[in-house]
Amino acid sequence: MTRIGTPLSPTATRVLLCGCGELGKEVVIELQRLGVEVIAVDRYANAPAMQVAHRSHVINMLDGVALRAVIEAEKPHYIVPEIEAIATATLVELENEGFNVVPTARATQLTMNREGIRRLAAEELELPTSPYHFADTYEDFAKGVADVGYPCVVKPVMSSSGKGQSLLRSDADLQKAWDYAQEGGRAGKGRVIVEGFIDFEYEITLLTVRHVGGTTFLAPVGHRQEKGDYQESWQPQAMSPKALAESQRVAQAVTDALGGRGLFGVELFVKGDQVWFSEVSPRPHDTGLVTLISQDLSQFALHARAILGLPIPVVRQFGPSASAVILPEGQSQQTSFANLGAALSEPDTAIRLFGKPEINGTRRMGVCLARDESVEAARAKATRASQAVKVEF
Ligand SMILES: Nc1ncnc2c1ncn2[C@@H]1O[C@H](COP(=O)(O)OP(=O)(O)OP(=O)(O)O)[C@@H](O)[C@H]1O
Ligand SMILES: NCC(=O)N[C@@H]1O[C@H](COP(=O)([O-])[O-])[C@@H](O)[C@H]1O
Ligand SMILES: [Mg+2]
Repeated sequence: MTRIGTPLSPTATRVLLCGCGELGKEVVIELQRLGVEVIAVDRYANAPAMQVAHRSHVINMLDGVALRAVIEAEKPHYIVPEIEAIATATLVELENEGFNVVPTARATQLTMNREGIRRLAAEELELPTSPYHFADTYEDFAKGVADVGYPCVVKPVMSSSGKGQSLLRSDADLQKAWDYAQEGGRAGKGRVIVEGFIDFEYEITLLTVRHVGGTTFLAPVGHRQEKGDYQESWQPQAMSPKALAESQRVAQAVTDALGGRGLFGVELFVKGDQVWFSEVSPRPHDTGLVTLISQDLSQFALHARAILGLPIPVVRQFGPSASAVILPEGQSQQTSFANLGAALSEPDTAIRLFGKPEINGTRRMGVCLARDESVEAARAKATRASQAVKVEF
């Protein structure tokens, strides 16, 4: 039975969020609506989710000692990871000591490293994936590329949002791809995965919620990526009944194996009726930002409900919807966003500005959302809105 107390009092229900980007910010807003006390933790001050939490701490979350110190001091009822780069071995220890890690400490450990989740999916669960090879040295990497064949994709085993990822078409790309993967890993140099390129027709994120009443699949989210980073997403993605059933089978198998309660983003490649598992986030997914306009309960509201053990009897779809990122390039600590009137001039549009305190290069700073009669019309509208926003540095 779920009971929620008064924030900042001895009865408070406390959630500690590890990672405070745009996805965490929306999770915090949903938790705040339910009267939960939220403590936000990330590596830099004034991160988006910190701006809406009760209080925050700035630590290196890959430092297990620092992470444990914050958690022992705050004694949260739920620890909610928002990014992969966390000292997950410490989360495993804390879970063994009685803390509740969302969805489970093992899920965060397996998905922090591409090797963990890939071996689970392909070797234990025997789900279809691209062919793959892990390598620690340039020589072994070159051998892996030769085994997998061209074209192929290389990624650091610990990275996200396409950092360190390249597509290789011939031997001429080997050195550059290796060097970039060594720079792009979030935990420094190290192991890479070489994956055979899947010539998919489209790719989806199957948002899947494990909650007190069972597992619910949301309508498939289609998306377009550039250099491994999401540019736009839409819902629903049209799929053949067979491809949808196979996608749900794969998502059920992976989320059951990871366990716990919460929302998962299961990334799948689709061609005809064929489906390949790519990876999974045991937390809300960037492409799922579209659910802020497409559903009565967004992926963030669903995550909050699932974590707290609240029921999810139904999720209502509002119709074809899309999201388009605001992804400027520049350098500033006082970015401003102009021409918002034009961006929001069309009916059924919305915007989220994340409030990130700094930009240094290319960074996702916001997202535009739209609904329309068809997915095509919603995509075009969201993109028009995002292009109308003028970013000033
Ligand atoms: N084996 C592959 N074959 C074809 N395309 C691929 C392959 N691997 C990755 N991609 C493309 O690159 C995108 C990003 O890959 P992936 O999801 O593994 O990276 P990531 O860094 O974990 O990104 P994120 O953290 O945003 O999910 C995929 O969504 C897909 O468009
Ligand atoms: N694909 C993963 C993803 O979208 N994660 C989201 O981006 C933030 C980091 O943004 P930053 O790199 O701009 O700090 C993360 O905190 C999370 O919200
Ligand atoms: Mg991905």
